[in-house]
Amino acid sequence: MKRIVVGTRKSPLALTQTEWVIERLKEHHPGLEVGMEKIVTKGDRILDVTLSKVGGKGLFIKEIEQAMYDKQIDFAVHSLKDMPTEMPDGLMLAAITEREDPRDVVITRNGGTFSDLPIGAKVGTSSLRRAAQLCHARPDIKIVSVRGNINTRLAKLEELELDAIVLAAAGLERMGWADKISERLAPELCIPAVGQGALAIQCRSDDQEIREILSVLDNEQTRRIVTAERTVLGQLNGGCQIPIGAYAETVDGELKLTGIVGSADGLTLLKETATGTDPVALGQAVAERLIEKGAGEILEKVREEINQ
Ligand SMILES: NCc1[nH]cc(CCC(=O)O)c1CC(=O)O
Repeated sequence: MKRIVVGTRKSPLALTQTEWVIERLKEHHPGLEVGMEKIVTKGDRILDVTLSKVGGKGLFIKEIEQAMYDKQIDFAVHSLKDMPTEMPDGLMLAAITEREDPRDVVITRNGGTFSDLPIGAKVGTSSLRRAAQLCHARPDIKIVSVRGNINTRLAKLEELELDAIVLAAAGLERMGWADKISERLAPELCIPAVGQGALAIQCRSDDQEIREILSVLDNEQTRRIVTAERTVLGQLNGGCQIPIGAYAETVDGELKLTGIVGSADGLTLLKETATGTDPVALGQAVAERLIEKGAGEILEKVREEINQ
């Protein structure tokens, strides 16, 4: 009997995701035993600061990657959207799982939709990407920063007397809380985070046996889609703390990719869409067009503000 060890953050969502992965692995590999190592990351420790100000890419994954180097764990389960586009030497994504609903959602206090929110409504999110797009659609709303895991943020809806909070559909669904969703936001209104809704299964590149075990989790279609999205992010040198979004889907056998770059106040919002078959070429094309429109200057300004 083979025993392998997975590393995970210990937030309720991370644990739920990791347990889901363990179940799938056991289905495919009868007799396999999977131990779980819970690891606290910098992103989990620093909860009192807006995410974009904590700084640094890979806030939620560095300690877990170190545990893989140290062979305390054999592989790790992450939310793909928390993964920087560059992979550290010696590590790889052995699998990208089938994507859940990639959309953002609003949970409103009165159960209404986003467009029903009263003038000047207080909306909780610490994502600059969400803030930029929602303020662009509704310049009157006030963004309130809310950090912490899903449970904490749900509680803040009441505690801070917010009118709405914005979360990822996938996280709520995995937790069994889809019934709390007031509205799933169409990508036309809010382009999701790169890779949102997919899980990244990471291991050491030289560990052939683990790679083979994990390969059953890979979904080819999702990999193509998120490769296009992640190419945009990589070309714009972004991380999850920067107002960048990209969303790809398959339309008539082709990939359709939309990328956005915004200023945090929503005053500027650049958006470009293109279709194609090669995910990397498509991602590059969309990024290039965004840069032509001035994405570089917007992002530079945002980075300066963050570093103040
Ligand atoms: N930023 C934290 C985070 N990382 C992944 C998810 C949701 C699950 C996913 O996108 O796969 C969330 C919570 C959220 O944004 O609401």
